[in-house]
Amino acid sequence: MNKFKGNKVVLIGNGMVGSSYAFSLVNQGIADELSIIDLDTNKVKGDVADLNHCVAYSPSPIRINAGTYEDCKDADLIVICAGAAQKPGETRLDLVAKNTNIFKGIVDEVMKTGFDGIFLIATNPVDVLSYAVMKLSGLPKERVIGSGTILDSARLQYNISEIFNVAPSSVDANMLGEHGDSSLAHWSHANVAGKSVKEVLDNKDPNAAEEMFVKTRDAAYEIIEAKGSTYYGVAMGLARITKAIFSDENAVLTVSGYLEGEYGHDGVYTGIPAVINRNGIREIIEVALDEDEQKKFAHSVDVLKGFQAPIDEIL
Ligand SMILES: NC(=O)C1=CN([C@@H]2O[C@H](COP(=O)(O)OP(=O)(O)OC[C@H]3O[C@@H](n4cnc5c(N)ncnc54)[C@H](O)[C@@H]3O)[C@@H](O)[C@H]2O)C=CC1
Ligand SMILES: CC(=O)C(=O)O
Repeated sequence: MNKFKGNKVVLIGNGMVGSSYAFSLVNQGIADELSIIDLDTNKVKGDVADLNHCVAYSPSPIRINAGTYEDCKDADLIVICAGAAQKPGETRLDLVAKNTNIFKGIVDEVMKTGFDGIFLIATNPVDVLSYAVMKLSGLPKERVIGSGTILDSARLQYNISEIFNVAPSSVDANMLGEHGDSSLAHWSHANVAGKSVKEVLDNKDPNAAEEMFVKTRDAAYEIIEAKGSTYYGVAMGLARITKAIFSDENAVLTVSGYLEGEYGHDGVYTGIPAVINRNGIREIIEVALDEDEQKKFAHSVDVLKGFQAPIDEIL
């Protein structure tokens, strides 16, 4: 039986990230209907045909079509990957104004249809744009989720797994804060089967933890330099969040959620661990941060608030 029956996704933005996400959905048998919207309707047409040719080998049936905004009306989940991506040398925060303006048009079209489901945002700067979508849509905060640091956490888990020679899925470690330059590694919590990652790294070399953090934080720049953009990692992260929503999993994932007092901060979207289920973000989990982590988290929140302020003017 397909336990995802009745779960419809509308994907807006079918570029490198969006189309990689669409492939992940089909490949993993998540969702039973997928409508794809993009300004480049020819690329959508081609991808829809190509993806439909995967369905014979997908774990469960899925209907895929070239969509219009009318498809949002009865959608359960709208995933936005539309907008400009970073060019070599650009930071994620350089994209604020460009992508906020694109989002104004998109969210307006979606909400006109009467859409009443969950938004999942990937476009950068993802924390700031998640805030914009909450404001533009008027939907409750738990139904606007940013991919946040889900990708950064996967990168950290991979880097740790290489040192410990264990599967990345066996590493319990998160990146928190901005999906971007002010992110932080939650070292005081990071462990493999209860063994502190930080202690193991410190015993190897006092600089090892900092070096691993920098490698994790700057991974996107290296990939963009090498091949122009990053897409597979975030696509898998988005698929993981989609699965947690559609299977009502109550899975703990690091996403971008709206803080209202949690961690002592207010009025900002940022990367934190949260429980994800059919209703979106069931709750934000407040994990203990040591003094240094609290300072870094507060700095990241300040950076994000600085970029949220102009958004209020654009909206
Ligand atoms: N959150 C994360 O972890 C990550 C986020 N990203 C971000 O995802 C976004 C997309 O990146 P890519 O797919 O590489 O870019 P891309 O340039 O390949 O695709 C963007 C797509 O958006 C479409 N688009 C633009 N305006 C639109 C509109 N008004 N309506 C519908 N479609 C529209 C374009 O036609 C294009 O197909 C970027 O902002 C990038 O920075 C990328 C990697 C990781
Ligand atoms: C581009 C981007 O946000 C990333 O790969 O982390």
